[in-house]
Amino acid sequence: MTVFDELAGGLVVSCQPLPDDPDDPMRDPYVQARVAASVVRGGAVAVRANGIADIRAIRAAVDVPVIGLYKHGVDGVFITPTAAHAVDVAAAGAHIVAVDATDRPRPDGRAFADTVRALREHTDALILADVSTVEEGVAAVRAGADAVATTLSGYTPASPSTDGPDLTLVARLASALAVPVIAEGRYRDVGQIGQAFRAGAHSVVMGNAVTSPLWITRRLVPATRRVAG
Ligand SMILES: CC(=O)N[C@H](C=O)[C@@H](O)[C@H](O)[C@H](O)COP(=O)(O)O
Repeated sequence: MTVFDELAGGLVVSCQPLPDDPDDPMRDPYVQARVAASVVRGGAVAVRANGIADIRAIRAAVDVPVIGLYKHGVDGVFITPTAAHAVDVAAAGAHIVAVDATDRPRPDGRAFADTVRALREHTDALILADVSTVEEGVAAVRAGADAVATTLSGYTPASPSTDGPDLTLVARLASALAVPVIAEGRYRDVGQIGQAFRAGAHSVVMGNAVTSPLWITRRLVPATRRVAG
């Protein structure tokens, strides 16, 4: 029995401000903690959160597992890019640490396996490998990841760029691996959640479609007669 068993068959909600808008008014640990409490009240089995302050605030506000990450920079490997970031995320209270496990150079020149080693040595946290291809998922599990997520499909040169989620990657990872496969990235509706579970997902993560009024409104406004400038 691991923390991942608590996520089985459930919806995980990613409670993060919009990464590409530094002025997102939701960029506030208190606000993100209230959002997290709301989604848990609605039935979310876990929460995904970025940054030390948000992880701490959310840990204090909810009693479900927290998947923590540390976004550093915007290009290349930016999700928990180094072992030091990963250990800080665990120290902030994350039960699971999400780490970029793509096949791209990391800012400190080290390997994903070094982050796995550091987390095992210094923390009890489980390790979620954020990947963009099947090959990366297989390599991440060989390096010691406890689970993999499709988070980075669509955001690396090696993966297809699509409007919707990468359900093919969910299916391919689920048949290649014995660890939980988490479906994440551009899930927007109930139908896509069902498709992910049928493809073999252990759980599904939804982010902006649930937790970002800014993102949701920006999608709706172009359909109105008075388009905001
Ligand atoms: C690529 C990247 O940086 N993904 C991040 C991962 O933590 C977040 O910015 C995403 O918003 C979230 O994971 C899921 O959100 P959505 O369900 O809106 O795709």
